[in-house]
Amino acid sequence: MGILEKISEIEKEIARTQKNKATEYHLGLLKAKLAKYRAQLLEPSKSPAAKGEGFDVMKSGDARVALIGFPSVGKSTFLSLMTSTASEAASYEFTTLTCIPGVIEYKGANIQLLDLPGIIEGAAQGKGRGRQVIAVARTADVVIMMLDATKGEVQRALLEKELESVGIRLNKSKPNIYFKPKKGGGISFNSTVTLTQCSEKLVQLILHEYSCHQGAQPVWCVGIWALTVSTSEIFNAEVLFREDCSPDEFIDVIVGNRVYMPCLYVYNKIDQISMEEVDRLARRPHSVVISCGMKLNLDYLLEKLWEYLALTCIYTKKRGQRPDFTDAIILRKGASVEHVCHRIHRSLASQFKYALVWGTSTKYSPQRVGLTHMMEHEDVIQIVKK
Ligand SMILES: Nc1nc2c(ncn2[C@@H]2O[C@H](COP(=O)(O)OP(=O)(O)OP(=O)(O)O)[C@@H](O)[C@H]2O)c(=O)[nH]1
Ligand SMILES: [K+]
Ligand SMILES: [Mg+2]
Repeated sequence: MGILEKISEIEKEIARTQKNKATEYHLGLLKAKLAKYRAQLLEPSKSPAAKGEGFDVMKSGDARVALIGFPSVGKSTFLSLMTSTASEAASYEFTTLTCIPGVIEYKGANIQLLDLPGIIEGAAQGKGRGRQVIAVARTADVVIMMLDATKGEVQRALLEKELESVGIRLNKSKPNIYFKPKKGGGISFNSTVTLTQCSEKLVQLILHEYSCHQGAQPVWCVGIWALTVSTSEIFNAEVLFREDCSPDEFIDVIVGNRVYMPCLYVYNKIDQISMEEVDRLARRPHSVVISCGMKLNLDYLLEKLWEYLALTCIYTKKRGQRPDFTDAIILRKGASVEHVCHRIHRSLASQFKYALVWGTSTKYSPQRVGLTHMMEHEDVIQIVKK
């Protein structure tokens, strides 16, 4: 049986198994199996299209946004509208066949926007250019899932499933579980909260299910390489739940190559639907309604995009002078003083003595900090050289 058939067998079994206390172990095992086979789908194979390599587009600017959607939902129209790049738009499907980058300039940041070919059901398994598109999506900071407001809700669910099946988790944070495979000592299981979806027994079953099949496939995907090499079986590991996670979330942690991605659902072509329908879509979580054709609500979409990118703006200040609020240094979340130095000048970090920081990242304002100090949005920094 091929992997796809195995996957569909398991999916069918999960669908026909009723979810209750008596079946939770069985379901947990099925899900562990499913995750394993899906991981195999990501394995490199011979043909370039199946390799899961993205289109060759250089990362540039302060952040990257990927446009994902079915054909003809208006992705290229959107790119042409928001950037100075023109991407061909037409009323037939698969107009766009490659990745076309443009730049949105907003609040002093350069945001790289990627127009991509439309994807369809089965994309994750290599249909169309699905794998390449999804590989690009994995490299983005935010995904815009563009939907045709006239087409109902099926597109959204199908696309979510495609992305989900290759380990992209939309608008979810990384499960708060500590997991470390060990050389010996069995499985030590602990939790700091009451667990309602997982138990020690289920966790053990899932770990054993993973380990049993690894011998045959030394490499499934990048994230699990270390696991397969360092421990031929996961009969020894330290597991600590700090959150009431589901079996699926636990599986995500042991598989380890998941991408946790903010996603904005953008319903385009609202010029074609009723006000009531527009109102209903606009109220859905993480959703924005627009019309590229009539240029409706695009400013609001930019505001939302900015919020989802959650970039960190840092202002610099010279000794004895006011901060320069006109020219922010824009960094990704989790940037340190060292990142700020690199942005100002290549050699600055090597001449760095200390920095003074004003803002929410410090206890006192100003506070003297070192290179590893983590910056927060709208901090002001003054760097003192040796
Ligand atoms: N009514 C209406 N039509 C739109 C809107 N935005 C785009 N279109 C039309 O939708 C069609 C498809 O637009 P494209 O931008 O080519 O769509 P795409 O998603 O890039 O399509 P592919 O590259 O084929 O995947 C074109 O005929 C556009 O003119 C809109 O807001 N309203
Ligand atoms: K099109
Ligand atoms: Mg297009």
